[in-house]
Amino acid sequence: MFRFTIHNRAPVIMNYNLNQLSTGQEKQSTYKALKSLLKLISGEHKNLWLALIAILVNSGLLLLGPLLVGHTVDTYIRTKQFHGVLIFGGILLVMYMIAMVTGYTQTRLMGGVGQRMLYTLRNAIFNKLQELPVSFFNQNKAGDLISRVNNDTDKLNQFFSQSLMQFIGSIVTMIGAGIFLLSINLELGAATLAPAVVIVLFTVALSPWVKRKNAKNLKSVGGMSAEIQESLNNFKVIIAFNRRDYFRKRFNEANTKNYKTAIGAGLANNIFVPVYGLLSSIAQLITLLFGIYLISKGNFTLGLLVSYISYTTNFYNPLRQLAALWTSFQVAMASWDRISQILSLESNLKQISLNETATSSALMEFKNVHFSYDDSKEILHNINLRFEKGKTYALIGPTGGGKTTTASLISRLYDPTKGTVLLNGKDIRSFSAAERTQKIGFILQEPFLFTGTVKENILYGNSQYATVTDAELEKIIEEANLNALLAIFDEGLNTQITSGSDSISLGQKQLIAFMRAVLRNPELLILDEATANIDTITEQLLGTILNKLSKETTLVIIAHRLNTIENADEIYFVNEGEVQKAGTLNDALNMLLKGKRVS
Ligand SMILES: Nc1ncnc2c1ncn2[C@@H]1O[C@H](COP(=O)(O)OP(=O)(O)OP(=O)(O)O)[C@@H](O)[C@H]1O
Repeated sequence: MFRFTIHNRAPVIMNYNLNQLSTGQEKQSTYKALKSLLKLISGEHKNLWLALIAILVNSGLLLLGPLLVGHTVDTYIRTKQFHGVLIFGGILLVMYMIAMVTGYTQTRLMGGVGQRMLYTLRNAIFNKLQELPVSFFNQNKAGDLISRVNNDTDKLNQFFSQSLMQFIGSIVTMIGAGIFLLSINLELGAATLAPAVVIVLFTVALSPWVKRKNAKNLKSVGGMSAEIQESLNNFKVIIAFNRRDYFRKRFNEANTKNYKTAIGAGLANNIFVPVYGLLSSIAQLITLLFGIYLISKGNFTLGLLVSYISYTTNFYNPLRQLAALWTSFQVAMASWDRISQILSLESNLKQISLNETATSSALMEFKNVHFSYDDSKEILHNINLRFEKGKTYALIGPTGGGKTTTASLISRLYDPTKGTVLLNGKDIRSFSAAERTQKIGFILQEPFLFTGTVKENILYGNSQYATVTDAELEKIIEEANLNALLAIFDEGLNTQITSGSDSISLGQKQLIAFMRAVLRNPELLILDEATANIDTITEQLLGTILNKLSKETTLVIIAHRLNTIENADEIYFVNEGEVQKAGTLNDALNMLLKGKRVS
């Protein structure tokens, strides 16, 4: 298992890398995997029972057929009573028609079960992805995750909707045929079934290898999907730097890997079919020769041999089908392993109940905070900070010094590896996500907008104004002094935005993120290089808006341009993971000039 514990005081660094976790998880037993998988269809009792009854009736009817044929041969054909043959022919026809209806019924029922399972599963994974912390997304590629949500769930669906009942049907038919074979003649039955024992041993021995080959292939599909996603996300840089060849090469490598693993999986998946086929044919040969021998000795009848050969076919044909079904089962199990890896993850940023009384009068306080993104390097070392209500703080420092990391800890995108962050005097971990995001607003360096209108984007996650009309919102915007910003958009609140497209500029995106954050009226507002792409006039306008914010609002401004922080009450210099008070703007400038920069 992967490392995961929530300690009250010392959260550990989480390993969320799914491709690293997989090595430890591959050993999950098929039985355990199957048990957890069946929980997904636990609400489908009625349909499963109906499908099971349909398949039992279907198999029962198919099993009865050879017995009737044998009886007809011995009783009517040998005595030339052809009216009996016609009657039994009619009975058989009706039986086969009922078998067709039951076959169709189970296919329909299981198709529905499979699709509903797929639906539930995709929702479950997507909801889990929404719960997981930033570290998870830092450590995994989006393309691989998309492949798990789409491709792996589909493999499971294929097994459930197409193969599961066929699987059960084949087993039922085989058991029935096996019983008939042994009860008609024990010796002949044992000889006929001997090759099946070899098949079972062969299957048990090879299944883990087949599953491993399929797991490797699914992993490479995820890797290829990650390559596609990365090049699509960065197509402008690729074109600008003429790196097409480099990405072509990378994609080709991923594609080659996928090709090789697909061939490996295909080989493994097809190994059962010819072996099952050969052993089935050997079994039929044994039946025929041994049966003729028994007839010659007078211990068997021709009718019984006809029935017997039919039962041998009834036993070995489903066994042949099982070869393909077993492969589909192994693929489904490998997919399920990859899906359950995501479902079994827990966020390390859960709310914890501490029942503490406030231990600080500051709005936000860092007490001996240390932080690392991973095991390799500590990024923040023993930080002590206090942010009082209504004051403005600036974080300045060289690139890579730790400003954004400090801001991320303020808004609990991560927990400290050591030490405590206090909000309103209490451990920040004791607040629910809703309480915390209500209190703390964060304008990111690279604002993200969703596909929709400006209105939808500025009201994103704002339950207070969720139902306001355009006119009401315009009034609210005016009261918050944001109307000059809205005026920049040609169609105002209804200006259409497409996520990831260039329909609006980076500066305009920052303005929307700014309006989004201000309208939430947070107690603490963090601006991480939030005006870096905005012209000087608009930047001054933002300054005025910030000055007019409630006297209670605390501002934390991260900026490289010092003119944006001239009104700060306190300036902190963040360098090489250490934070110190910088004093006046001039002192800050000197520190910046002298400060050690990242090389
Ligand atoms: N997700 C991450 N995983 C691992 N290391 C990271 C991650 N994000 C930042 N770092 C590292 O943490 C250090 C501090 O980065 P941070 O982004 O906090 O600096 P910064 O002062 O905000 O820089 P800038 O002015 O360029 O925004 C850097 O060495 C950076 O490489």
